[in-house]
Amino acid sequence: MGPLAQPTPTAGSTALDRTTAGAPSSRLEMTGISVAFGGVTALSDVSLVVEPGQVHGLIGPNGAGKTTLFNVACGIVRPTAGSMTWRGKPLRRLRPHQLAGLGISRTLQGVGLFPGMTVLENVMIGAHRHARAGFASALLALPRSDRDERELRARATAALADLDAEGFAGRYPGGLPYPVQKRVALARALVAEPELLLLDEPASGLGEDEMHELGELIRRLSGRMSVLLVEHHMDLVMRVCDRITVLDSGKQISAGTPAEVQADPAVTEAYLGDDVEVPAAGEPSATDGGRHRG
Ligand SMILES: Nc1ncnc2c1ncn2[C@@H]1O[C@H](COP(=O)(O)OP(=O)(O)OP(=O)(O)O)[C@@H](O)[C@H]1O
Repeated sequence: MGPLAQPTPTAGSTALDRTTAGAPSSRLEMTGISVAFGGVTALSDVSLVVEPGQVHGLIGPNGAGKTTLFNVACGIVRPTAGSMTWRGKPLRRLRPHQLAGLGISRTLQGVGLFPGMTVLENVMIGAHRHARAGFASALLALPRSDRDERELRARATAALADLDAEGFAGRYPGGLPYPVQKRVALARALVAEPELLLLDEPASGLGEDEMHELGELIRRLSGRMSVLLVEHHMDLVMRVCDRITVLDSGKQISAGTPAEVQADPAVTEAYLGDDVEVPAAGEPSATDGGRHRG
Protein backbone atom coordinates (compact mmCIF):
# COMPACT_ATOMS: atom_id res chain seq x y z
CA MET A 1 0.00 0.00 0.00
CA GLY A 2 0.99 3.57 -0.44
CA PRO A 3 2.37 5.99 2.08
CA LEU A 4 0.38 6.28 5.21
CA ALA A 5 -1.47 9.36 6.08
CA GLN A 6 -0.67 11.88 8.35
CA PRO A 7 -1.70 11.73 11.93
CA THR A 8 -2.95 15.09 13.13
CA PRO A 9 -0.11 16.97 14.80
CA THR A 10 -0.44 16.90 18.54
CA ALA A 11 0.76 19.20 21.24
CA GLY A 12 2.26 17.18 24.05
CA SER A 13 1.82 13.52 24.68
CA THR A 14 -0.86 11.88 26.71
CA ALA A 15 -0.13 8.28 25.78
CA LEU A 16 -0.03 6.04 28.76
CA ASP A 17 3.23 6.19 30.62
CA ARG A 18 4.44 2.68 31.21
CA THR A 19 5.77 3.55 34.63
CA THR A 20 2.25 4.40 35.78
CA ALA A 21 0.61 1.45 34.11
CA GLY A 22 0.47 -0.76 37.16
CA ALA A 23 -1.97 -3.26 35.68
CA PRO A 24 -0.18 -6.54 35.11
CA SER A 25 -2.43 -7.64 32.30
CA SER A 26 -1.08 -7.10 28.78
CA ARG A 27 -4.47 -6.53 27.20
CA LEU A 28 -5.00 -4.29 24.20
CA GLU A 29 -8.55 -3.18 23.60
CA MET A 30 -9.58 -1.27 20.48
CA THR A 31 -13.17 -0.05 20.55
CA GLY A 32 -15.27 1.45 17.78
CA ILE A 33 -12.28 2.41 15.64
CA SER A 34 -13.10 4.34 12.47
CA VAL A 35 -10.60 5.84 10.05
CA ALA A 36 -11.26 7.98 6.99
CA PHE A 37 -8.56 9.00 4.52
CA GLY A 38 -10.07 12.01 2.84
CA GLY A 39 -13.30 10.66 1.37
CA VAL A 40 -12.29 6.99 1.76
CA THR A 41 -13.63 5.16 4.79
CA ALA A 42 -10.88 2.66 5.57
CA LEU A 43 -12.38 1.44 8.86
CA SER A 44 -15.85 1.71 10.26
CA ASP A 45 -16.58 0.99 13.92
CA VAL A 46 -14.13 -1.90 14.36
CA SER A 47 -13.45 -3.38 17.78
CA LEU A 48 -11.08 -6.09 18.94
CA VAL A 49 -9.36 -7.25 22.08
CA VAL A 50 -5.92 -8.84 22.19
CA GLU A 51 -6.07 -10.85 25.39
CA PRO A 52 -2.96 -11.27 27.54
CA GLY A 53 -0.65 -13.98 26.28
CA GLN A 54 -2.82 -14.70 23.26
CA VAL A 55 -2.18 -14.46 19.53
CA HIS A 56 -4.90 -12.43 17.82
CA GLY A 57 -5.08 -12.68 14.05
CA LEU A 58 -6.41 -9.93 11.82
CA ILE A 59 -7.39 -11.13 8.37
CA GLY A 60 -9.46 -10.04 5.40
CA PRO A 61 -9.22 -9.61 1.65
CA ASN A 62 -7.11 -6.89 0.06
CA GLY A 63 -8.17 -3.41 1.07
CA ALA A 64 -10.15 -4.73 4.05
CA GLY A 65 -8.46 -2.30 6.44
CA LYS A 66 -6.02 -4.61 8.25
CA THR A 67 -2.94 -2.44 7.86
CA THR A 68 -4.93 0.64 8.77
CA LEU A 69 -6.08 -0.95 12.04
CA PHE A 70 -2.54 -2.19 12.69
CA ASN A 71 -1.26 1.33 12.12
CA VAL A 72 -3.79 2.71 14.57
CA ALA A 73 -2.43 0.26 17.17
CA CYS A 74 1.10 1.51 16.36
CA GLY A 75 0.17 5.19 16.60
CA ILE A 76 0.99 5.74 12.92
CA VAL A 77 -2.61 6.50 11.98
CA ARG A 78 -4.91 8.55 14.19
CA PRO A 79 -8.47 7.16 14.22
CA THR A 80 -11.29 9.52 13.39
CA ALA A 81 -13.41 7.81 16.05
CA GLY A 82 -12.96 5.15 18.71
CA SER A 83 -10.66 4.50 21.63
CA MET A 84 -7.93 2.16 22.81
CA THR A 85 -6.80 0.89 26.17
CA TRP A 86 -3.55 -0.86 26.96
CA ARG A 87 -3.11 -2.69 30.24
CA GLY A 88 -6.42 -1.26 31.38
CA LYS A 89 -5.51 2.40 30.85
CA PRO A 90 -6.65 4.71 28.06
CA LEU A 91 -4.15 5.10 25.26
CA ARG A 92 -4.66 8.52 23.78
CA ARG A 93 -2.69 10.40 21.17
CA LEU A 94 -0.33 7.46 20.78
CA ARG A 95 2.79 8.16 18.72
CA PRO A 96 5.07 5.46 17.33
CA HIS A 97 8.09 6.57 19.34
CA GLN A 98 6.17 5.92 22.56
CA LEU A 99 5.63 2.23 21.84
CA ALA A 100 8.89 0.94 23.30
CA GLY A 101 8.26 2.74 26.57
CA LEU A 102 4.85 1.12 26.75
CA GLY A 103 6.26 -2.36 26.30
CA ILE A 104 5.04 -2.65 22.71
CA SER A 105 7.19 -3.71 19.73
CA ARG A 106 6.25 -4.00 16.09
CA THR A 107 7.50 -5.23 12.80
CA LEU A 108 6.15 -3.58 9.69
CA GLN A 109 5.61 -4.91 6.17
CA GLY A 110 9.04 -5.37 4.63
CA VAL A 111 11.99 -5.36 6.99
CA GLY A 112 13.04 -1.74 7.57
CA LEU A 113 16.60 -2.48 8.69
CA PHE A 114 19.24 0.25 8.57
CA PRO A 115 21.54 -0.65 5.67
CA GLY A 116 24.57 1.20 7.06
CA MET A 117 24.55 -0.69 10.36
CA THR A 118 25.49 -4.27 11.07
CA VAL A 119 22.88 -6.83 11.99
CA LEU A 120 23.97 -6.66 15.62
CA GLU A 121 23.72 -2.86 15.69
CA ASN A 122 20.28 -3.02 14.10
CA VAL A 123 19.10 -5.35 16.84
CA MET A 124 20.77 -3.27 19.56
CA ILE A 125 18.59 -0.33 18.55
CA GLY A 126 15.55 -2.39 19.49
CA ALA A 127 16.94 -2.96 22.98
CA HIS A 128 17.07 0.68 24.00
CA ARG A 129 14.18 0.26 26.40
CA HIS A 130 16.58 -1.61 28.67
CA ALA A 131 19.49 0.79 28.40
CA ARG A 132 20.01 3.56 30.88
CA ALA A 133 22.40 5.66 28.85
CA GLY A 134 20.80 4.49 25.63
CA PHE A 135 22.04 3.34 22.30
CA ALA A 136 21.06 6.73 20.89
CA SER A 137 23.89 8.26 22.86
CA ALA A 138 26.24 5.69 21.39
CA LEU A 139 25.10 6.65 17.94
CA LEU A 140 25.76 10.26 18.72
CA ALA A 141 29.10 9.36 20.32
CA LEU A 142 27.98 10.94 23.57
CA PRO A 143 29.46 9.78 26.86
CA ARG A 144 27.77 6.55 27.84
CA SER A 145 28.03 3.63 30.13
CA ASP A 146 30.28 0.86 28.87
CA ARG A 147 28.27 -1.51 30.99
CA ASP A 148 25.06 -0.47 29.21
CA GLU A 149 26.73 -1.04 25.89
CA ARG A 150 27.93 -4.47 26.96
CA GLU A 151 24.46 -5.37 28.21
CA LEU A 152 22.86 -4.18 24.97
CA ARG A 153 25.32 -6.21 22.98
CA ALA A 154 24.63 -9.31 25.07
CA ARG A 155 20.86 -8.89 24.80
CA ALA A 156 21.03 -8.35 21.04
CA THR A 157 23.31 -11.35 20.57
CA ALA A 158 20.93 -13.50 22.61
CA ALA A 159 17.93 -12.29 20.57
CA LEU A 160 19.75 -13.15 17.35
CA ALA A 161 20.68 -16.56 18.75
CA ASP A 162 17.01 -17.16 19.64
CA LEU A 163 16.23 -16.73 15.96
CA ASP A 164 19.23 -18.70 14.73
CA ALA A 165 20.71 -15.57 13.23
CA GLU A 166 23.72 -14.93 15.50
CA GLY A 167 26.04 -16.02 12.69
CA PHE A 168 25.03 -12.88 10.78
CA ALA A 169 25.77 -10.43 13.61
CA GLY A 170 28.68 -8.71 11.87
CA ARG A 171 27.10 -8.62 8.40
CA TYR A 172 25.24 -5.75 6.78
CA PRO A 173 21.55 -6.44 6.08
CA GLY A 174 21.64 -5.59 2.38
CA GLY A 175 23.73 -8.64 1.48
CA LEU A 176 21.56 -11.13 3.37
CA PRO A 177 18.73 -13.26 1.99
CA TYR A 178 15.30 -11.74 2.60
CA PRO A 179 14.16 -14.43 5.09
CA VAL A 180 17.26 -13.75 7.21
CA GLN A 181 16.54 -10.02 7.12
CA LYS A 182 13.02 -10.77 8.36
CA ARG A 183 14.46 -12.79 11.24
CA VAL A 184 16.75 -9.90 12.12
CA ALA A 185 13.79 -7.50 12.09
CA LEU A 186 11.95 -9.87 14.41
CA ALA A 187 14.98 -10.12 16.71
CA ARG A 188 15.03 -6.32 16.84
CA ALA A 189 11.37 -6.32 17.91
CA LEU A 190 11.87 -9.07 20.50
CA VAL A 191 15.07 -7.84 22.11
CA ALA A 192 13.11 -5.27 24.13
CA GLU A 193 11.07 -8.14 25.63
CA PRO A 194 7.77 -6.52 24.71
CA GLU A 195 4.49 -7.35 26.38
CA LEU A 196 2.68 -6.77 23.11
CA LEU A 197 4.13 -7.66 19.73
CA LEU A 198 2.51 -6.21 16.62
CA LEU A 199 3.36 -8.18 13.47
CA ASP A 200 2.35 -6.92 10.02
CA GLU A 201 2.67 -9.72 7.45
CA PRO A 202 5.69 -11.43 9.04
CA ALA A 203 5.42 -14.37 6.62
CA SER A 204 5.55 -12.38 3.39
CA GLY A 205 8.44 -13.51 1.23
CA LEU A 206 9.07 -16.66 3.28
CA GLY A 207 9.15 -20.21 1.96
CA GLU A 208 7.19 -23.11 3.44
CA ASP A 209 9.89 -24.20 5.92
CA GLU A 210 10.60 -20.69 7.11
CA MET A 211 6.90 -20.08 7.53
CA HIS A 212 6.58 -23.22 9.59
CA GLU A 213 9.44 -22.05 11.82
CA LEU A 214 7.81 -18.65 12.14
CA GLY A 215 4.60 -20.34 13.25
CA GLU A 216 6.48 -22.31 15.91
CA LEU A 217 8.18 -19.15 17.07
CA ILE A 218 4.93 -17.20 17.37
CA ARG A 219 3.40 -20.05 19.38
CA ARG A 220 6.47 -20.05 21.65
CA LEU A 221 6.12 -16.31 22.16
CA SER A 222 2.46 -16.46 23.11
CA GLY A 223 2.10 -16.81 26.83
CA ARG A 224 5.19 -14.64 27.23
CA MET A 225 3.54 -11.75 25.38
CA SER A 226 0.35 -10.82 23.56
CA VAL A 227 0.57 -10.79 19.78
CA LEU A 228 -1.49 -9.00 17.11
CA LEU A 229 -0.83 -10.68 13.79
CA VAL A 230 -1.84 -9.29 10.39
CA GLU A 231 -1.26 -12.02 7.86
CA HIS A 232 -2.45 -13.31 4.49
CA HIS A 233 -1.19 -16.86 4.88
CA MET A 234 -4.26 -18.67 6.09
CA ASP A 235 -2.60 -21.86 7.27
CA LEU A 236 -0.26 -19.87 9.46
CA VAL A 237 -3.08 -17.74 10.87
CA MET A 238 -5.29 -20.74 11.58
CA ARG A 239 -2.44 -22.63 13.20
CA VAL A 240 -1.07 -19.97 15.52
CA CYS A 241 -3.99 -17.74 16.49
CA ASP A 242 -6.12 -18.08 19.58
CA ARG A 243 -8.69 -15.67 18.19
CA ILE A 244 -9.24 -14.03 14.82
CA THR A 245 -11.00 -10.88 13.66
CA VAL A 246 -12.06 -10.75 10.02
CA LEU A 247 -12.45 -7.45 8.21
CA ASP A 248 -13.97 -6.75 4.84
CA SER A 249 -14.31 -3.30 3.27
CA GLY A 250 -13.43 -1.65 6.58
CA LYS A 251 -16.02 -3.52 8.61
CA GLN A 252 -15.73 -6.41 11.00
CA ILE A 253 -17.58 -9.34 9.46
CA SER A 254 -16.58 -12.15 11.81
CA ALA A 255 -14.62 -12.88 14.98
CA GLY A 256 -13.90 -15.91 17.08
CA THR A 257 -11.65 -18.92 17.34
CA PRO A 258 -10.03 -20.21 14.13
CA ALA A 259 -12.65 -22.97 13.94
CA GLU A 260 -15.52 -20.50 14.38
CA VAL A 261 -14.16 -18.14 11.75
CA GLN A 262 -13.53 -20.97 9.29
CA ALA A 263 -17.09 -22.15 9.70
CA ASP A 264 -18.57 -18.67 9.17
CA PRO A 265 -20.17 -18.34 5.71
CA ALA A 266 -19.60 -14.56 5.82
CA VAL A 267 -15.86 -15.23 5.77
CA THR A 268 -16.00 -17.59 2.81
CA GLU A 269 -18.17 -15.08 0.99
CA ALA A 270 -15.72 -12.24 1.65
CA TYR A 271 -12.92 -14.26 0.13
CA LEU A 272 -14.92 -15.31 -2.95
CA GLY A 273 -13.04 -14.20 -6.00
CA ASP A 274 -9.84 -13.99 -4.01
CA ASP A 275 -7.19 -16.62 -4.66
CA VAL A 276 -6.96 -17.32 -0.96
CA GLU A 277 -8.96 -20.32 0.13
CA VAL A 278 -10.14 -20.37 3.71
CA PRO A 279 -9.34 -23.95 4.69
CA ALA A 280 -12.01 -25.96 6.42
CA ALA A 281 -11.27 -26.44 10.11
CA GLY A 282 -8.36 -28.84 10.59
CA GLU A 283 -7.46 -28.94 6.90
CA PRO A 284 -4.38 -27.34 5.39
CA SER A 285 -5.11 -25.07 2.44
CA ALA A 286 -3.70 -25.99 -0.94
CA THR A 287 -3.54 -22.32 -1.84
CA ASP A 288 -2.03 -21.08 1.38
CA GLY A 289 -0.11 -17.95 0.71
CA GLY A 290 -2.18 -16.68 -2.18
CA ARG A 291 -3.39 -13.20 -1.61
CA HIS A 292 -4.17 -10.68 -4.23
CA ARG A 293 -7.33 -10.44 -6.16
CA GLY A 294 -6.01 -7.52 -8.09
N1 LIG B 1 -2.84 6.58 3.23
C1 LIG B 1 -3.98 6.28 2.64
N2 LIG B 1 -4.63 7.21 1.93
C2 LIG B 1 -5.80 6.94 1.32
N3 LIG B 1 -6.42 5.73 1.37
C3 LIG B 1 -5.81 4.76 2.06
C4 LIG B 1 -4.56 4.97 2.72
N4 LIG B 1 -4.20 3.81 3.35
C5 LIG B 1 -5.18 2.92 3.07
N5 LIG B 1 -6.13 3.48 2.31
C6 LIG B 1 -7.35 2.83 1.84
O1 LIG B 1 -7.99 2.27 2.98
C7 LIG B 1 -8.52 0.99 2.67
C8 LIG B 1 -7.93 -0.06 3.59
O2 LIG B 1 -6.56 -0.25 3.24
P1 LIG B 1 -5.57 -1.17 4.08
O3 LIG B 1 -4.23 -1.04 3.45
O4 LIG B 1 -5.70 -0.90 5.52
O5 LIG B 1 -6.16 -2.61 3.77
P2 LIG B 1 -5.46 -4.02 3.97
O6 LIG B 1 -6.53 -4.93 4.46
O7 LIG B 1 -4.25 -3.89 4.83
O8 LIG B 1 -5.07 -4.40 2.48
P3 LIG B 1 -3.84 -5.27 1.93
O9 LIG B 1 -4.16 -6.67 2.34
O10 LIG B 1 -3.94 -5.07 0.47
O11 LIG B 1 -2.59 -4.75 2.53
C9 LIG B 1 -8.25 0.74 1.20
O12 LIG B 1 -9.37 1.17 0.48
C10 LIG B 1 -7.06 1.65 0.93
O13 LIG B 1 -7.04 2.04 -0.42
